[in-house]
Amino acid sequence: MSPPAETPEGTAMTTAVRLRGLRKAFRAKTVLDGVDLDIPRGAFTVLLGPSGTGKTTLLRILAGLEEPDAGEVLVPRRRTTVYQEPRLIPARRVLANVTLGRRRGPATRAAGERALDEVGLADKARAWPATLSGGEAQRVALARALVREPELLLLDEPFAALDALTRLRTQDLVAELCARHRPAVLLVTHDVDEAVRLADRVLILRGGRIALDRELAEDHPRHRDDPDVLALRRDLLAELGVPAAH
Ligand SMILES: Nc1ncnc2c1ncn2[C@@H]1O[C@H](COP(=O)(O)OP(=O)(O)OP(=O)(O)O)[C@@H](O)[C@H]1O
Repeated sequence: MSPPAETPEGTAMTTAVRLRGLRKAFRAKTVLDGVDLDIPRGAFTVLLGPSGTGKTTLLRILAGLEEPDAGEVLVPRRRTTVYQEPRLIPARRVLANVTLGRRRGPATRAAGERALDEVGLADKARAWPATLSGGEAQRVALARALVREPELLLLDEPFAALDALTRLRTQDLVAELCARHRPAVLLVTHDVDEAVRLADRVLILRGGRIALDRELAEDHPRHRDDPDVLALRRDLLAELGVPAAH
């Protein structure tokens, strides 16, 4: 499988991701049918869409795990994914999980400790994954992503398995970390409230294409009872085919 083309580093280029005419079919089923998309550096973009519309397929193409049938894909070299499940290695301590695959040494160790500190888990460096709560394990997965200093952070429903309170706290943490580190973010979710809370921009994927593309005001996380947020929420639910009463 050939990897996607990479955005040149250290240039003034403001685009992190560029997709043109992206197509992907599985046997007779066309999933992506000519997706065009630019994601600027530092933008927090949320991708919504009904189940089975190809959101994960799009993310996997950006990660380089799936090859498109046609189209142009340009992504930064430093990109990493956080999934719904933390995917930690049980036989490695927390710090070793964070620095997994990095060259060993004091600089890597310090970077790992810094990342753990940023997610509020400095005291868990020597803990085993099995001793962590679900929310803590997901914060370790975030630290592992951060330590790679990604220019593109791909988030595949990273809050979906968390309880309601932990989900809100982890969303706030991700918003704060992304505001500080400024990667381009593509977050895939089913949750409209999560989208309006976190996004600079919301996309809906439907019928193999970007069916809706809306930019939001700068300030986030946002309050769900703000009139602009309520209006956007209504529009998104309507576009997703959910009746107005929800
Ligand atoms: N490797 C594969 N082989 C065959 N079909 C696949 C493969 N990967 C995905 N598909 C199909 O492509 C379609 C899109 O799948 P994808 O997982 O990208 O959707 P999604 O929007 O992320 O769905 P969900 O919201 O339910 O996670 C589905 O019909 C799925 O069954």
